[in-house]
Amino acid sequence: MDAFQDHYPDAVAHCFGCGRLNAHGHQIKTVWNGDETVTRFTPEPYHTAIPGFVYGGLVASLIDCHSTATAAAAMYRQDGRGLDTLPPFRFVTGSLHVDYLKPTPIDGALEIRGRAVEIKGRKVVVETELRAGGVVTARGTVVAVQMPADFGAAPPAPHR
Ligand SMILES: CCCCCCCCCCCC(=O)SCCNC(=O)CCNC(=O)[C@H](O)C(C)(C)COP(=O)(O)OP(=O)(O)OC[C@H]1O[C@@H](n2cnc3c(N)ncnc32)[C@H](O)[C@@H]1OP(=O)(O)O
Repeated sequence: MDAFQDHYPDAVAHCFGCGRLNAHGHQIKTVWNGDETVTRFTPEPYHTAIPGFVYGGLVASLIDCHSTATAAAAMYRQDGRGLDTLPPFRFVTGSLHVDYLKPTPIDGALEIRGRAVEIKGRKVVVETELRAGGVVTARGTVVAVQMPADFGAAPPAPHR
């Protein structure tokens, strides 16, 4: 089954967490499972915080990009549209809150599950859990906001 991220237009497929065109990124893949969305990701040894356990920034990053993908998919589903139909729904993170409930073991696949709990205008609130070995080790809430047309339109000033 195609993942949500497989349908991101090239112009927004460079994200470190979810862009399929970012060779150095996580390239997460998210799909529907009923009313929930699911991402599976296997950490590498270099994702270590304390030996044996996953770096919290990775956990946050997985929750973040899983949730923005969930927001887009939920909007397409609400509109009864396919993921590859135009215009695309593009979401960025307005707010990311993560509770680290237990250390996350690094050996083995992580499962991230989320659901859109509120859709209002350009905003989608997504609640997400991350499990290792079936145990919830982190829980997140993301406020995802539809990307404004001028997001990123102004190029940064060159370094001097
Ligand atoms: C298919 C292709 C996919 C392609 C997608 C590929 C991209 C993947 C992105 C991965 C995730 C990232 O890392 S994204 C990069 C990190 N994020 C960013 O850089 C975003 C920087 N921030 C911004 O540009 C802006 O602040 C925005 C866009 C988030 C919001 O500004 P805005 O557009 O003016 O929106 P605004 O009218 O103020 O708010 C709209 C609604 O959202 C709520 N809201 C806004 N910000 C927040 C906030 N921080 N916390 C709570 N709620 C908030 C408001 O209360 C309001 O709700 P109500 O009053 O209507 O209820």
